[in-house]
Amino acid sequence: MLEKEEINYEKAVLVGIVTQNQSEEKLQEYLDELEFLTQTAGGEVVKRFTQKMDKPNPKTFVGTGKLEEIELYIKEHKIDTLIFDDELSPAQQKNLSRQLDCKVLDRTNLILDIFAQRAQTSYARTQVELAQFQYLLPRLTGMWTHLERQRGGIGMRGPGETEIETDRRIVRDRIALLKEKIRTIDRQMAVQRSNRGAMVRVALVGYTNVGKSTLMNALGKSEVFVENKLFATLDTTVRKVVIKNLPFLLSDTVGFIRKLPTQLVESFKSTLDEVREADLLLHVVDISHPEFEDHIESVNQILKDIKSDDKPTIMIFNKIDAYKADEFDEEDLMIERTSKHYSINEWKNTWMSKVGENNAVFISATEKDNFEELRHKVYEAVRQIHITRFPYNNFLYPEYTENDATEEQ
Ligand SMILES: Nc1nc2c(ncn2[C@@H]2O[C@H](COP(=O)(O)OP(=O)(O)OP(=O)(O)O)[C@@H](O)[C@H]2O)c(=O)[nH]1
Ligand SMILES: [Mg+2]
Repeated sequence: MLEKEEINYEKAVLVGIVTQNQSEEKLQEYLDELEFLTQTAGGEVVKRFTQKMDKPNPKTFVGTGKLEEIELYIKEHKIDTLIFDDELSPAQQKNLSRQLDCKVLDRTNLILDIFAQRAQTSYARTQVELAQFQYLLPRLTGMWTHLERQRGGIGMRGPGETEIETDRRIVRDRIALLKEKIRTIDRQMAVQRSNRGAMVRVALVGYTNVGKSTLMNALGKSEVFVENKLFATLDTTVRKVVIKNLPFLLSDTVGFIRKLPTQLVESFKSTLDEVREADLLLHVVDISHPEFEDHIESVNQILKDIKSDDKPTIMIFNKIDAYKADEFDEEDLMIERTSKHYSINEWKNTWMSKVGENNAVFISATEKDNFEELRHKVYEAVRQIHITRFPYNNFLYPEYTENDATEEQ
């Protein structure tokens, strides 16, 4: 739409709440992630405000006292941006913007902003633009009043209702237009996909920043943009990969994240079609991340949402080179041994018994550790799919043997 919001090197303050279903610890994890998102968008976090409450205040999200505290801090430290971890309702956003002398964003805003910065192709840009407009539509009133106030309009009056209505109509028209544009591209992409013929289709899925593109590069010998930032990849890349004369298509897609804005899931529908139409999923996990099990759950939830949770899946636990267990002191009776103290081997046992030995593999994509095992497992899974589809082809693809593993490609 609308240019991406410039929030480069802005001083930002984060706000989150502790509730019955969100513990203090969970909140800090979410805020860590929000801070990473803020950095990715080009901001610098200087403070976090948290509050315990049963449920968010419907008018201002946080309570009155907390809001005053935040207001004071913003004034004193010349803060540019206030970022809430949860999605604000249009009313909350309106009230907060009125009261505070800085930009008020929420997690959805921030993710949309990063997507806008990163969208490379016209298709990705169209998808992001659609998501932005859908986010904007119910918030128009508040934004206009806010603009009026900044322009120094009389009192706090917004534009007349008619003006807001006209504006809504413009936005709605634009949304319809973008949807049409996306539908056209979707049709083209569906045709392209159907032209790919009979090759087995494999999709890399996983939380953002886990190493999907790195793995794509390592397996497919291609160059896909890799970066230690969130959402490095927005567009789907598809490569033909051959493991021991067995060819298949491998696609790299947008990473998932907790509290992924629904508008985004919807507008990235066709990017996710690649996942939906895949025969096999490679679910990549960053095992060096302290919350990797949470990430697995979020990814599984999104897979469920897009009805792709019943596909054959290999869990790829990546970054074993960076994995560090918490130290455990046997002598210390106060500390109970938990999964935080697990060695990689214990994780292996846990997950292999959970999903089956053939469906989990522990690797390092950068160090290429255990790549042989990875290739083997992917080969077998692809071969299985291939021979159920083309039984007469069975003899073409013998079982994987290690000795001639290096001659492929
Ligand atoms: N230590 C370590 N770092 C890794 C490994 N694999 C990937 N990385 C790093 O993790 C970061 C993210 O890698 P990407 O490949 O961009 O991750 P992605 O899953 O494609 O991320 P998005 O596209 O943002 O969803 C980069 O800095 C990589 O260098 C690994 O095996 N070990
Ligand atoms: Mg990527």
